[in-house]
Amino acid sequence: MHGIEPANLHLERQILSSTLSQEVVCAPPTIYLEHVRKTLPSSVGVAAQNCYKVSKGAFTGETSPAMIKDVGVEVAILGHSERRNVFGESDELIGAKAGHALKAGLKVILCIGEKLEERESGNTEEVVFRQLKAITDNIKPDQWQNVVIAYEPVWAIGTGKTASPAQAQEIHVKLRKWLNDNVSADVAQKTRIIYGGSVTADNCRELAREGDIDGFLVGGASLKPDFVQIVNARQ
Ligand SMILES: O=C(CO)COP(=O)(O)O
Repeated sequence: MHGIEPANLHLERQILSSTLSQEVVCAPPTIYLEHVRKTLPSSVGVAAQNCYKVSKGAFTGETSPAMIKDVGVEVAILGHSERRNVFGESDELIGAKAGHALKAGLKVILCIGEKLEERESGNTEEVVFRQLKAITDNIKPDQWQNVVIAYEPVWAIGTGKTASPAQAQEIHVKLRKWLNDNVSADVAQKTRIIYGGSVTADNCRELAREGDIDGFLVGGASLKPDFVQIVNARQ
């Protein structure tokens, strides 16, 4: 539930006055989606932080992909670690949400990542492959162009502990190999795998140098003027 803070006014001016070299997508809380879509130029994408798995029905409090599209928004983040770990969303539910969002015409940023105890007990691969499988089972071959995978180790989100570039690259390579072996070589090669978890202006360049890190999912640092440096990490 990241808020919109005063620092963002400064950020907005910087982003709007610079020529964007990368795709930038802003994901405000649901209640601000329409305002943000109307305020930002079309060169900046807007994403919902979550959406539900069906188009209509008695699901008080939920937002369907159709409603998100109604306000001109074209992307949804699904499976964020807080959805999984605070709100108890299962792999199965996240897979169903991904399948429905894609069918409804949204692009999706699908988050996966292990908890600290899972990493420490040597289960990182098992966890992220299981999460990835639950998602990929719901994606049709022609929908992959609308999918971005976000690897976000839970222990690195909002903690100030970033995965080292080598740690992140190692998992990204494994995820790509999994896609190669279980989906297709084409999907493995073309799907963007972005990294999230305490990305800052200080560590973004080093992370961006890794060959399999195709972008970032940024929380705290996106609320600061430094965010512009993260957008330009590859330059
Ligand atoms: O996933 C994230 C935000 O939702 C990452 O957050 P931080 O960049 O603050 O670690």
